[in-house]
Amino acid sequence: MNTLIKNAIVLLPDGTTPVANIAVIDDRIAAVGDVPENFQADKVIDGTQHFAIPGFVNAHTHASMTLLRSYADDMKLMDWLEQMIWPIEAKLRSDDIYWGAMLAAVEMIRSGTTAFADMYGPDMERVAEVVEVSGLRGVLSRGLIGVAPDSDKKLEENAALYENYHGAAQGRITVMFGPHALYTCPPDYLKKIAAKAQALGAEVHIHMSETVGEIENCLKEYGKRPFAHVASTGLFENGTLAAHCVHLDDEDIDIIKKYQIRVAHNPGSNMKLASGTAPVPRLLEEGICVALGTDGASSNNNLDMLDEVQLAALMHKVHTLDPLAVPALTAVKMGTEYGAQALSLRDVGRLQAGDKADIVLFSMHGAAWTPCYNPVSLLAYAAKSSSVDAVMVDGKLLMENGALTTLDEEHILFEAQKVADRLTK
Ligand SMILES: CSC[C@H]1O[C@@H](n2cnc3c(O)ncnc32)[C@H](O)[C@@H]1O
Ligand SMILES: [Zn+2]
Repeated sequence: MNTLIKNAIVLLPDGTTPVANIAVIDDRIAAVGDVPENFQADKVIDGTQHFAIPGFVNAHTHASMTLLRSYADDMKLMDWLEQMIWPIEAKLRSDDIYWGAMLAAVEMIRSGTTAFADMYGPDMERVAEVVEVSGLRGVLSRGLIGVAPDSDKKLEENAALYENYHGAAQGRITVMFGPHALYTCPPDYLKKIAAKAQALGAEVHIHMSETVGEIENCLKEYGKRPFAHVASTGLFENGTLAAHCVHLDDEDIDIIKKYQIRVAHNPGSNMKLASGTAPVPRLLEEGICVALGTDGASSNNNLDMLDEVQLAALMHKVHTLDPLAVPALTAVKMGTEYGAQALSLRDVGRLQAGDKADIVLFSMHGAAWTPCYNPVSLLAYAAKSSSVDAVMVDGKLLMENGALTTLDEEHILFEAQKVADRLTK
């Protein structure tokens, strides 16, 4: 299938925004700008008064937690997890994971996300089904909690997920290992995960250094800060996506650089759980890959990546009193290009010939986009994700003219509400 997007304002990798055409052949961008004269389009999309950007990459979420949106708010992380979230998660069934992830897929596509890194469980196969039918790209990890009696079984489930799904859905699904955090995974368990991941060549997705309490308890229990402690188990050897990374010192940053750990910054969740402000400007200065994530919809409380771009652009300015702390283009790149890097998605995250055709079109018709001196600035500071008009992944339209093409939205809302009613009755 060949698609031609005509006359859009296009965000190029160098940050410029010319009016250009985008030619797509099958799953890849064939050309941006000069489209070959002999290019035959099966479909032409009028991109006039639209801003074309690479799809957002949600670098850290728990998709099925959409079911717990507004269930537990205004609490600190450990109270929220221990008193509210873990007890209700213990009631989740396989179908619940499915409908929660379906609800997440609706929300993600509608707000311009084309890829997401998910850590959850059990039954991540059900999330893989959702990736398959929705057309999204998913990097899936089975969440691993080592203090549970079935921790070895969970590790085997993560290995089976890798063996059965890594590269599935025409390559749109990839799999990582998902140790939840150092405070739920004792060192021997982290070592086992490291060995298994190494044997399979898999990467790791973990929560790191999220709260002051995590650092203090780690120092008390192991005599080391979280990054030094986890590094000593070998977990970082094979490639790591580390969510949060809020409380870091120089030694932590050296370890992040040494292992080329990619950071998923979650500004909305960090603010709502009152966890703190990650040192993002410093991490960027040090050349570390910093992506953006929403975290789950129970700590955010949505999966809208444009919110995270806007929060990242704003919160570091007020925290450092420096208006250049995270400029608009950097925030947009954190939500797109750097997200793709963080998830090890090859040829994703930039609008350039040869890359995957994961493209989002924002309608620029409306007050928030008028007048337009600078489309990147409008995106980072003014736009709403309700102006997303079209979403393409691997050259296939998942949303066109504001309508979802792969999912039955009303049915999904109905089923998700039914699950929530059962969980809370
Ligand atoms: C074992 S599956 C993943 C596990 O993580 C929980 N979770 C959601 N948000 C956070 C967060 O910000 N920090 C730590 N853990 C979090 C989720 O509820 C699942 O139990
Ligand atoms: Zn999380």
